[in-house]
Amino acid sequence: MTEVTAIYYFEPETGTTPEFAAQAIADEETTGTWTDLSTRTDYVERLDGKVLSLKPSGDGYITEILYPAEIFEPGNISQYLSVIAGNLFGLGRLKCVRLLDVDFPKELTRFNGPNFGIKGVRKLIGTEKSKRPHVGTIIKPKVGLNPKDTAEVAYLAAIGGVDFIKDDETLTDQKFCPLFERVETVMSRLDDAMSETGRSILYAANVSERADKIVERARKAVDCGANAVMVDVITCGFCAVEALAQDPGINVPIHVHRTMHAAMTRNTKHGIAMRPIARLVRLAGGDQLHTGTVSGKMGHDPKDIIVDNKTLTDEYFGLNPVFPVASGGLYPGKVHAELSALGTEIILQAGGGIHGHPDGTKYGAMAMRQAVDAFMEGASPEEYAKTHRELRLAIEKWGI
Ligand SMILES: O=C(O)[C@H](O)COP(=O)(O)O
Ligand SMILES: [Mg+2]
Repeated sequence: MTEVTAIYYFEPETGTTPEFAAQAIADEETTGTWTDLSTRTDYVERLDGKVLSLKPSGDGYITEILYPAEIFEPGNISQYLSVIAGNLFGLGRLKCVRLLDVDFPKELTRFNGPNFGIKGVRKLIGTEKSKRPHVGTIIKPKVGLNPKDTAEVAYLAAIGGVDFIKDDETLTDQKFCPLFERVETVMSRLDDAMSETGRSILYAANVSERADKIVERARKAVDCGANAVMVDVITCGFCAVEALAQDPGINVPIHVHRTMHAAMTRNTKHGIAMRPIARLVRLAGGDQLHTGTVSGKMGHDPKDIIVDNKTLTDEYFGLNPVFPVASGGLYPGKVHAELSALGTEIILQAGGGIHGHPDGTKYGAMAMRQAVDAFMEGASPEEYAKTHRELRLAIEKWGI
């Protein structure tokens, strides 16, 4: 394939034929507009968008649009998005339209991709051989704790057995918990946990910030000891992920949160599916990306998550695979369902499901790890809970 192809679901407005609507997308995003143009020269014609296919689907139609590769600026993800996911969403002749997937030719995928990816992150944690899923936690309450208490919660989660700790998406550098002080305090307590347990634990500090400052902020977080950084990709942009991944001073994994994504991904008839977002995060260089859970608190079709995760892990122009993250409403009793559906090449994260444990954070973390161990050993969580108190208490509180 040498050109870009994008697949859309759409429903035309009353009085608009599907053929017209599909062509309107192709025109708007390439050389056309709502009328013919006196400025159109012959040599522009090669850049016209084309409708490759159009077929009925549910209440609407699925169309595949070809965009000539030449209209894309290689390496500029913002510009890619302006074409494949630009003005078309507002076209009045369409009732709704959803970008389902996109395929780029090799010349437009010359990105470095994830520096660490699954393999690199597993190496840091020491799970290359065991291949067990990683367990992570989000410090809760998501905002409000001071650096000292944040560090204490991180320490307890770490000695309980988590591999990964992260800030929540709304915690950046507020007065009640200044970022660099938080990083230093958390890392100091994680050092304690690491020497006590002999395990490696990553802490991703949320460095989300304006475009011209995010790299500097991340560098400083790394200087303060952060051994991972986190960025909110939808609010900061794909280029923010890329800027972090490209910076030689930020030699730690990049955890990518997708807060606000549901404004685009949730309506199955309009917006942008998770798959193109996952592809772009991989190109941009995210090492870990939230793609959802099959049994958690966020509403989406579990079938989609399996495909989205494959987008992160299947061969893609030689780029490192991204570690998929299942997060949102998970607790020990749900681990079995998640791993059965999504496989073990995954990071399972629990905030409430760890810090809400009847005996507290340390025991919540132990319960999550026990649930993972049960799965890896082929035991049911109920069976394992008979000999593992922490898991039993979690199941008594939240069920399966
Ligand atoms: O950012 C996340 O993924 C959420 O904060 C998860 O929190 P929860 O496990 O308490 O739902
Ligand atoms: Mg969160």
